[in-house]
Amino acid sequence: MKKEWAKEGIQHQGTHKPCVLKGNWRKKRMQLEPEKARGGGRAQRSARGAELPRAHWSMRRKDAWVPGSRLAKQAAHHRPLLPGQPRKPAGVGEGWGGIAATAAPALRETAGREGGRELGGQPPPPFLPQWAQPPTLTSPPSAGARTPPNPVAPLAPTPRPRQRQPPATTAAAAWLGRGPAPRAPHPTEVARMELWPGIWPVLLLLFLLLLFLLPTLWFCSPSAKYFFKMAFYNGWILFLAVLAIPVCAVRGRNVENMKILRLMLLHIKYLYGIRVEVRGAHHFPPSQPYVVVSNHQSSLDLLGMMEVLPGRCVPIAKRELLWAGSAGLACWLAGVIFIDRKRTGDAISVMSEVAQTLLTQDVRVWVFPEGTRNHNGSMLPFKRGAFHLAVQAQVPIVPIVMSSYQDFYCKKERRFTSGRCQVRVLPPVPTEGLTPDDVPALADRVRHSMLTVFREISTDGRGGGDCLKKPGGVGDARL
Ligand SMILES: CCCCCCCCCCCCCC(=O)SCCNC(=O)CCNC(=O)[C@H](O)C(C)(C)COP(=O)(O)OP(=O)(O)OC[C@H]1O[C@@H](n2cnc3c(N)ncnc32)[C@H](O)[C@@H]1OP(=O)(O)O
Ligand SMILES: CCCCCCCC/C=C\CCCCCCCC(=O)OC[C@@H](O)COP(=O)(O)O
Repeated sequence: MKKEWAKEGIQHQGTHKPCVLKGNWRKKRMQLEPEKARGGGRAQRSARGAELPRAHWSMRRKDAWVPGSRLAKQAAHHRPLLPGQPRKPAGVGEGWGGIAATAAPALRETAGREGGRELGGQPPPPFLPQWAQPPTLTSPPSAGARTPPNPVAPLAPTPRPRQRQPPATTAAAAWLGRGPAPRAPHPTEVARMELWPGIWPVLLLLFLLLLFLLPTLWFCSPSAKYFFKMAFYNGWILFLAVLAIPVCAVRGRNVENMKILRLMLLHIKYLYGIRVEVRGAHHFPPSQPYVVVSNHQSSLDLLGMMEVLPGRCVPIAKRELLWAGSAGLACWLAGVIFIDRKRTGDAISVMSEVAQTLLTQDVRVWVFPEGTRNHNGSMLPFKRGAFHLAVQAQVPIVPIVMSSYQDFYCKKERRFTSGRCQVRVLPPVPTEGLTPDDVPALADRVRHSMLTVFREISTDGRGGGDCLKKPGGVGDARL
């Protein structure tokens, strides 16, 4: 502010904070004396060069602001001149109106000359120090305003009721007291206002419409039912994740948090009427690290997975899941390992790090070796990362097979009903003594055993639905 004043050739008079000497002001003023003697005193001299009276150094004193007081008159006398402002005896045109009246011609001229091109012909707001800017020409400055009180305010003859000024288009217009007159609403606007019933009736109508439409769609269209169920599944997981996050955050990123997620997800099978049957759980090695590999049909795998998830076991997931809102954050807090499938080198190095962690921190890892979801009722060729991992760490592989969902779920047909699913834990496959060269054979062997079981458990019971009869169904799965 001070710099801008200096640019404009305006010297402030000590009416602003920077000039107020706090504390021992006599001593501070004495320190300023030599500068004043050289004639370079900035704060001590008014625009006219006259030494300022003591009142200027103590403008915080309340009496200095009393209109008409001696100090106020002294301050008015030393009011700086604005460019083009004629000299005028103090007392004439005092107060905001007085200042505006004396400075207005010069400022209007400056505004018209310099600001016309910037504001499209409108005079720009003239630069005025804060004390010289009249808030409005019609209303006196409010008592609660943050601008300093005017030292030259006239003795208010009759307090006028406060009037609300219409918003001015430019600061210059506001300063000149020529704000635009309040605009009368156009007749079309009035008509629109009368027709528009308000937002709440419209929302209520929409709500009632939904209330009628959703059950109709639910009962009449299996496809709509499928979409509702899937939407609810994802939404519910996102919601549960929101609840899980603060609980998990207490421990920070920790594999033990996976237990919390597991407990929170266990009930979902009841919501969907899916009976999950677990067999072979005794095959889990009791207390040692291992790598779990399982088939991957859909995001519904989460239900079977949570049913058998061993302690200190974390899944390896695609990196994109990290950005799935609250679910991503919950996964991160539970120690889920994220890999970038587009960068093989990075994914492999992450897997190698995991091999170390398995041993040092006694954790288990759950991998979907197909690398993506597979809806065709078979199993894709296995990627080898999980097997390299097990061989590097020399830990067993525990294959888990989830039976086909096709008797209750088929994405192609948009079918999602209640049903049952079997989760079979197969005996662990040891990897001691194996080398990276043995990985392809190991992966094939494990896949073969899993596919055999998959066919076995998917075709028994109710025998599957329509999807199974299509090419690529369980019956066509190649060993
Ligand atoms: C409440 C809230 C709850 C939220 C939910 C919580 C639960 C969340 C559940 C989330 C569930 C989420 C579920 C999901 O997100 S599933 C999707 C993500 N998971 C996976 O992709 C895992 C399976 N993929 C692999 O294992 C791949 O192999 C990787 C990803 C590693 C590389 O794949 P990529 O396709 O890029 O390459 P490639 O497989 O052709 O391999 C290339 C070459 O590299 C060799 N190689 C590979 N690995 C290693 C190694 N370690 N050391 C040494 N060498 C290695 C390999 O033998 C091959 O060489 P060669 O054999 O051809 O000579
Ligand atoms: C603010 C961002 C909001 C994002 C909303 C994202 C909606 C996601 C909602 C819920 C997340 C549910 C987490 C379920 C975890 C299931 C993991 C899963 O099945 O991932 C698929 C992956 O294996 C293979 O992916 P692709 O088949 O290759 O594709």
